Amino acid sequence: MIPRAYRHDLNGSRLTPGETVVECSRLSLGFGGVQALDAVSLDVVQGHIHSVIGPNGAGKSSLLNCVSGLYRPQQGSITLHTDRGPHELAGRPPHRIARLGVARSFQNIELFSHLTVLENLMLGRHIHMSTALLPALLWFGPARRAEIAHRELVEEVIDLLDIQEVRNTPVGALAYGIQKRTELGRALCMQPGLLLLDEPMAGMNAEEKEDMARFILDVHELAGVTVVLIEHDMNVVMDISDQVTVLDFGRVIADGPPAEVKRNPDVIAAYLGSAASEAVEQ
Ligand SMILES: Nc1ncnc2c1ncn2[C@@H]1O[C@H](COP(=O)(O)OP(=O)(O)OP(=O)(O)O)[C@@H](O)[C@H]1O
Repeated sequence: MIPRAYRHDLNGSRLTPGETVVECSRLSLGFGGVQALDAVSLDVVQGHIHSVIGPNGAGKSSLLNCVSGLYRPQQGSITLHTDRGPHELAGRPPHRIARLGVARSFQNIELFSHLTVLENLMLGRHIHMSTALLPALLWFGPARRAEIAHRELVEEVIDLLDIQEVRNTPVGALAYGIQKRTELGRALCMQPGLLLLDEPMAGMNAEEKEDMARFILDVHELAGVTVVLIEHDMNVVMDISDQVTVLDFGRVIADGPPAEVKRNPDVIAAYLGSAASEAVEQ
């Protein structure tokens, strides 16, 4: 358990657990002859860890890219629900989607390697920084108070993710697993209403994976943040997910709680193979 109470609410969504945060409806996206997404529909529920799995090229990253605005689906809609009402995301630019509370991490680390952990996390706050230029430059009044508040929140994220010891180390000098944790931290500093994690454990050894899974669970349990997770490691997915959607060739072939999905014959046949048989046997 985390040793102290946190002052800042890291969850940017005010929806009640169980309400739908994001609804993808019949999303289609093609690249030339490749149909990356073919009428994909799925709902993500507030308070869930919702994993999206499937073989290489199944369309997982394309789906996340549509939700975060990097790709524009050719058909379908993506509705984000907030306490200010529904927002259509399809076709919106990424920075506007981020402002609505959607944060993401990438398959390849996207941090400023020459900046420290603390500086990278402060960059995650910039979306909430609106102080006028002059006070900011002169460092008085509201600018100073705002900076202190941002620093406090960042310190809480550092504490939650247990990266105190490296807070002043340039990210480029850190072990891969800590860099990935810093990336998670930066997304969390945005106080997201929805956190999209694209293979946060890719390239990690078993110990680093275990650590990362624990931190994702902490983020979820302690901060209540809704997470959409792309992950290849079946054991991790089955352990930590509330809901699992399986994609194959751009189509949804299964969607449900992990225990149900891992017994689905289509999933076993199309994707999981021996890995699923082992998981089912456990
Ligand atoms: N920008 C792009 N240009 C052309 N083709 C693309 C682009 N992005 C994705 N694709 C293609 O769309 C299909 C789905 O790719 P996507 O990266 O979404 O799959 P994935 O399930 O995330 O795979 P992986 O597990 O390997 O990351 C693939 O055939 C891929 O080559």
